[in-house]
Amino acid sequence: MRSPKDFFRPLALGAPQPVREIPFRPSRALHFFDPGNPKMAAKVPDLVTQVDVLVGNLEDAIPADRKEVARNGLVEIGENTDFGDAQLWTRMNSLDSPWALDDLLTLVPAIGHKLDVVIVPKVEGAQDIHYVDRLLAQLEAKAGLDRPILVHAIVETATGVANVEEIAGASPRMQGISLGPADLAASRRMKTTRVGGGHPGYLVRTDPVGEDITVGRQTFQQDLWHYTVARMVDACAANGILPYYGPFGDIRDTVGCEDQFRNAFLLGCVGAWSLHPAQIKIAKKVFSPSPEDVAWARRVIREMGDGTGTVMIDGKMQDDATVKQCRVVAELADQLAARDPELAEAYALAEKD
Ligand SMILES: CC(C)(COP(=O)(O)OP(=O)(O)OC[C@H]1O[C@@H](n2cnc3c(N)ncnc32)[C@H](O)[C@@H]1OP(=O)(O)O)[C@@H](O)C(=O)NCCC(=O)NCCSC(=O)C[C@H](O)C(=O)O
Ligand SMILES: [Mg+2]
Repeated sequence: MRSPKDFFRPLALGAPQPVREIPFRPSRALHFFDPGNPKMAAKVPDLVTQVDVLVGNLEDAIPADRKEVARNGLVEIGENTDFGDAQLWTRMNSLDSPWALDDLLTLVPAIGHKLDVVIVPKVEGAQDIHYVDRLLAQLEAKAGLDRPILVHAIVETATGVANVEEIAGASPRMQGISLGPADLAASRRMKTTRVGGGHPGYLVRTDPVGEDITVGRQTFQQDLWHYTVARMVDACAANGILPYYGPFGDIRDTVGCEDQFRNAFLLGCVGAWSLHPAQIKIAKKVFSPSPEDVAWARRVIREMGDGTGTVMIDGKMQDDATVKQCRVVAELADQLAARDPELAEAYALAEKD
């Protein structure tokens, strides 16, 4: 661990100054695409107007014999696309793979000035972040970049979950953490065989109502990811970085996807991955507070004045702690509305009702 005095020093001579605070930029949908797939690449100019973040995926889902095509495709897209307000991220290959080094050695010199964040998969501890941190600093210095590329970790092994706090605080570059439920399930020897979402077998059942234990008992499916998401959210909040739910693999089940995303939103996550264009609007909807909630939050803030004491609004007690929760919602709404005119209008309309 670096001493607190050295934490914000560049890790290579000539590398840009590390950031002291992670800028909040809307990142409701982290949209994954294969930059070497011509059909997906052709959709990029349209996608930049729809998503907050485009993630050029180089890791899982890209076959071994197409890794270079994907990497070169991302360079081409980075060079030739005007991203406007959208961000360009990449998910590099895992650090133990034969492709990871070439991913960074190629991308940083070529499109480092366009790349906002590098997602590092299968992060197991602070040592993985430290490795990427130093290498990025060296490459940024060599490329003459004037701002640091940030780092996002995927927590998707049991060891990664056990070390999530140290990962979150490993570097000033740490922008956020995503849950990787599919790899995590495998690492934990879970028996789920799917990419995120729930499982009908993971449930609780009400008590028996009579002699026959098989009748009259309701079951309620439980959230397999609650514990991990909650740990990840706490680790991120404690370190001033942002938590994300990861992928929901059943593209057809837009309803289940919305529920899973909403659980994450309510627990503190700021976004989720979209794997297919159909999931973009789900993520944008879920990770934007509803106009009704925003109107309520603004009302509580207004009526609480200096924020101290208590007031009753519609029979509900408000105090310091509720006004702080309402500020979270209202500030998020302001930040999203600044980038999304439709949302700004919906929030303004709800205020008038
Ligand atoms: C899931 C898919 C393989 C489905 O693709 P496809 O069968 O082609 O779907 P459609 O026919 O419905 O597609 C309609 C058109 O849309 C284009 N398309 C599809 N997906 C995308 C996309 N993500 N971005 C841009 N464009 C997309 C298709 O090409 C069709 O185009 P056209 O024919 O011209 O109309 C596919 O969606 C896909 O590969 N998605 C990404 C998958 C991915 O990135 N997976 C990795 C992330 S999840 C993970 O890694 C697990 C995690 O790490 C963990 O451990 O939990
Ligand atoms: Mg994974």
